[in-house]
Amino acid sequence: MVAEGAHLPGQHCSVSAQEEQKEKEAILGLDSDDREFSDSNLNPFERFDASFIVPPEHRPSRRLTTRSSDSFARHIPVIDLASFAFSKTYERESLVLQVGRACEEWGFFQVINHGVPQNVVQGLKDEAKKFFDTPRAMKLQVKRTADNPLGFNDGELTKNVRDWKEIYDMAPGGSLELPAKFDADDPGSVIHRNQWPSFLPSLRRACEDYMEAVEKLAFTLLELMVESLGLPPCRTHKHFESSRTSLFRMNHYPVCPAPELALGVSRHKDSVALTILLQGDVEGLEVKSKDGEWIIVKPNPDAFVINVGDVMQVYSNDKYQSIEHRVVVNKNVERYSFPFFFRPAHWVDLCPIPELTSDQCLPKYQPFKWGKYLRRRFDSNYKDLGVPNLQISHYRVNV
Ligand SMILES: O=C(O)CCC(=O)C(=O)O
Ligand SMILES: [Fe+2]
Repeated sequence: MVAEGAHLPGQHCSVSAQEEQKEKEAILGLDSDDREFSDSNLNPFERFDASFIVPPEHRPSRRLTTRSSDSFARHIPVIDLASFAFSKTYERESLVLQVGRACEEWGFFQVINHGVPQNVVQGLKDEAKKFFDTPRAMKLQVKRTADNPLGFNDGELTKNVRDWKEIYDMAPGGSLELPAKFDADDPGSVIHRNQWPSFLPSLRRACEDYMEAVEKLAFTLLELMVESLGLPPCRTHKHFESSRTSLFRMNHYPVCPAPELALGVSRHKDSVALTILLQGDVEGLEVKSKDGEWIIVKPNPDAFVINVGDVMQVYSNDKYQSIEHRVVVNKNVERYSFPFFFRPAHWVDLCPIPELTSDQCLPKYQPFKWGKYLRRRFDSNYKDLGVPNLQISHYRVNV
């Protein structure tokens, strides 16, 4: 089975790999000494490096996105969650309908009056800026490693190309339990713990307050989505009760000297039930529309951007789709964003929810162990495994 849409540097015949590398170096005017730069301890964003260049067919095109951005901004549904708190039956029903329609038609929507306090949001933004403004040598004290996917990283790959971003990953609740290995017959699991920087003690409190508030919102949204599929709102709760594999990420996209060649995050779908994204006020997030055009999601400072992820796609047996998106960078202004990736426990056998399937509507996925899938995804973010990234389409059955 073949994963969808993946770029395969390093896996193909060496002649084309060399040609591709030469083409990248020619674009940049690099010589072989320059190539050593990305391995050094210097800030990788001080000078553009060939490892950031995305294949020509996936480079951003401002012309297309600008043309459509206004119409898309108008159409991404904005859902007001204020009525959720009052829980009058007709208000809840209306909310559930709106969420269902947004998930089915867009896979993306925004929520306002979401209940996450403004001071918690501001506290997070302030601390994140302080963290990323710290010299790289200090940030490396909390570096993510091949053994611990939590912490600081400025070498993340998406679709095997290096992202123009630095990140800091942490688990709500303090730790993340994952299978030790991808191999199906290896039963071991491993617990990864958050790393906190001693040089910025105030960061921890700001992040923990934020994660606590946003996780509550995640449960609310999960309930609304599940109810919108015609199921009891708590139908999937046991998958999220404990050992959730959720992750909170702080993204910093520095200004980029060649935004037409690189991406902050290459095209991807989120391996989550749902993502809650705080976008800040600098645009950059682009969503692939149904007609294949990349269109920008205009920032709304009062809203969170919500998207359906792979888990919801499988639960719903494809009724709700995980939508491809990416992040463009720019020459003038740095950008921050804060996705909260809400995910089930690693031991969950993920499959379409049985009540949604029947003889007329057969399950479109075979069951698979969620944690094993995630283990492989984490590993491929960290290094080029030389194979296409694993996607949920791998588990699709022909119906
Ligand atoms: O920065 C953004 O707006 C989105 C980031 C994103 O899609 C991700 O980290 O998965
Ligand atoms: Fe994403």
